[in-house]
Order: sequence, then C-alpha cells, then structure tokens
Amino acid sequence: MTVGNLTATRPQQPWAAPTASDPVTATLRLPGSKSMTARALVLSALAGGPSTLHGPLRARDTELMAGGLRAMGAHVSVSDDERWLVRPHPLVGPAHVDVGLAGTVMRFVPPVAGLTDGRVTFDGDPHARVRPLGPLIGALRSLGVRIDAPETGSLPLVVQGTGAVAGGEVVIDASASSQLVSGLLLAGARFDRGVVVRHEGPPVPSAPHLRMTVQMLRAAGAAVDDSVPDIWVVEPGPLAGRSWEIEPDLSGAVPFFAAALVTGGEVTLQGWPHNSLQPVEQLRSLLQRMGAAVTLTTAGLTVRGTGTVRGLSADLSDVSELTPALTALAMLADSPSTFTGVGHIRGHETDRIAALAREFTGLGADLTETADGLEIRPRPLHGGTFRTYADHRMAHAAAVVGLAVPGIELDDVACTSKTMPEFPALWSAMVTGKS
Ligand SMILES: O=C(O)C1=C[C@@H](OP(=O)(O)O)[C@@H](O)[C@H](O)C1
Ligand SMILES: C=C(OP(=O)(O)O)C(=O)O
Repeated sequence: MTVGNLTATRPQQPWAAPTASDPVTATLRLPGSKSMTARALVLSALAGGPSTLHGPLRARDTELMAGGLRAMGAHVSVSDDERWLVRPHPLVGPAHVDVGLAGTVMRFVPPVAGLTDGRVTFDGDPHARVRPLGPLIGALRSLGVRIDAPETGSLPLVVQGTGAVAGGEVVIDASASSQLVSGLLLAGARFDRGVVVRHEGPPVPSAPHLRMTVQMLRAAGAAVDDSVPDIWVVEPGPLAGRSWEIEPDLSGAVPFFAAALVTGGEVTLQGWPHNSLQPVEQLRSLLQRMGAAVTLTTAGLTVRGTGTVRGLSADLSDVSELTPALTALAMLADSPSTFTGVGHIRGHETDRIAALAREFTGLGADLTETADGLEIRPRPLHGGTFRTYADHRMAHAAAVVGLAVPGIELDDVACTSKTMPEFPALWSAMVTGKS
C-alpha cells in the first residue's frame, strides 16, 4: 500500500521567530478545539439525525477527520468556516481514510470503520506508521472487527467492515495514548452490545481528554459509566444529532499565554466559556506556579506575566500536549524545572522528549531527557536553526523561546497547519502589537 499523503515531502517553510522588544498585549480569538471538533464530527456521523458544529477548528487534522467520515458516506459540509454541517448517512465501503499525522483520526475512525459495510483502508504520513495503534487493533479484533494490519500493529490498516460490531467487554493497555480508549468509547454506543473498556497497564495519560469523551457522549444521549477508575461502560443505544458549540482551543492558546509570561505582557483569549470541557484549571495552576496571574472575566481568559518566569516541578500527564510550550518557558525561567509523567509523548507527532532535548541543546540549553520527561536548567541561549520534525507543538516551543532569544530560525513553520494554519500570522501580529 502506498503512503496516503506525502506531507513529509510538502515544501517546507522556514521562519525566523520574531523577538519581542516590548511586553506583548493581545486579545485573541482563536480557532475551535481540535479535540472537541474531532469528537463532534465522529458522534455526528454516528447519530440518527443532522448536527451542526459551531466554531469548529479548520486545520489539517479536522479536515482529515471530515474527509475520512465523508469517504465512508457521511455528508459533512465544511464550506462555512463558522458552521460545519453533518448529515449521517449509511456508512459504506470501499473507502480510504488518510489519517495524516492525526492521532485523533488514526484512533477514532477505525472503530467507526467497523460499523461500515465494506472495506476501509487507512494510511497516513510516514511518521503515522510508527505512532502506537496496536492496542486498538487488538481490542477491535476481540470486539468482532476483522482487521488486516502489519505484525507491528501499526498503519497501514484494512478494516473489513460488515455494518455491525458485536461489542462487549475488552481489555486494553492504553498507557501509550488515551485516544486508544476514546476511539472505542465514541463508536461503542453503536456496537450491538455497547462496550466495556477495561484498561490494564501503566497509567493512562490525558485524563481530561477521556472526561471530554465521556461528557460529549452523554451530550449525544449515550449512557456512560466512568465511576470505576480504568473502566468505561458505554451502553448500546442511538446517538442524537445536535448542535455542538466548539470551545476555543486551549492547547493552541498556551504558546500565546506563554508569551505573556516571557515578556511581562498580557494575553486574553476571547470567547472562553465558563464551563469548559478542557483542562483550564490544570493550566491555570501550572501558569500561576510559573509566575503568571490568570483570570476569567467576561472579556475572556487572561494571562498576565511579570517578565520573570519561575521554574516548576510538575507531573504533566494530564496536559502532556503542553510539554513543548512549558519546556520553552522553563528554559527562560529563573530556576530549574523537572517535568515527569509524559513518557508517552515519545509517541506523539515526533518523540517530543528527544526532539526538545536535541533542538534546544543546539541553541545552548542545558536540558536532559529522562524516561518520562525532561530536566531543564536555564542558562543563556543563542540563535540557530531549530528543526520541527513536522510537529506543530515543536514550532510553538521555538516561537516562545524566540521571543527572548534573537536569531532562531525554524526549518518549517508550515507544520503548524496541523492544528492552527494561522499560527505564524497570529504570532507575528501579537509580537508586533497588531492583534
Ligand atoms: O483525545 C484527544 O483529543 C487528545 C488526547 C491526547 O492524546 P494522548 O493521550 O495520546 O496524549 C492529546 O495529547 C492529544 O493532543 C489530543
Ligand atoms: C499529540 C497531539 O496530537 P494527536 O491528536 O495527533 O495525538 C497534539 O496535538 O499535541
């Protein structure tokens, strides 16, 4: 099978990270949450009636999700930036799903393919083939789905859908990614016997993302029990079409908030809801411990810095996707930092622990990899080339350091299109005071 999307060969876009000469002051309206958009698309495609997503994220990951569901027969209209429409339609193969480098697409769509009548093939960017997928393949097989996959338990996959999945109880080691559980739960209500997922192994990371899955399933009418740690029960039943309000993407906002800390400025994210499905309290606590003031007012979520960043020792397993931006902050702090609990991010878009250590060492930093995190001892940095490894959050980290360190050039900023194509423009506007 050929690689579905040769994004690795797309033209790279070098970018000089702008340095901030003044404190940044910005009020931003950022795109919708990647995680909520992905879940809303899947639940809508499996629902009994039409749905509308208000304020979705338009980025590579979510367009691939829409494209994958469309390939299997769902009617997904993304022509209006503010409102995406999904009309469910019987899911049929043959279909091909390009997962790009999106964990959400490679873990959420194969269970949906099991419900499809026909053959569905999956492949993605070269690095997608080494991201963990084996536990999901094993779980789906034991729930009655026929899957052809390499012995390595990775992409490319062929799901031989029959239009129905028996479902029932399954044991999975989801320590490599919470998405392995979320994928089973999102489709599980439509399995004949629903699904009972029992995790066995080292801790599952990203608990807030699992809570988001459960809350969105319930909002779509599913009966879900997550009262016992590491066991999730989704009863069989219909899912309702509905209107989804997608919150602004909190993870995408973090580099902008980091800019407030680094420069002693103030950044407000507009349109922040009072009741969020994203881990805003965990973020608030981390940023406060690093020296920021974080407030939620009618204007939005505001982060104010003093220009002095404090070192931090923290277990980041709940918010592991923030590790690159927090590592950038830690390198500019007044004392050392230790981050733990994120060994699984070695399986993210790139091995983030190794990539952060390698690239920032190249800019003069003193940081060491541990099995499950990083130790960072701040010292003066210098400019140079920073490789992003097709990882949007590596680009964010370099941009944050670039605010304080002149001469950092990213080899490719276009990788930010994975979750925020407008990142370079928004970032430059913030630094030059035009946002
Ligand atoms: O379910 C989701 O939307 C996500 C879950 C997390 O994955 P991991 O548990 O693999 O870290 C997170 O890092 C990723 O960016 C999005
Ligand atoms: C880990 C991430 O993405 P994915 O959904 O591809 O796993 C991320 O966005 O930081």
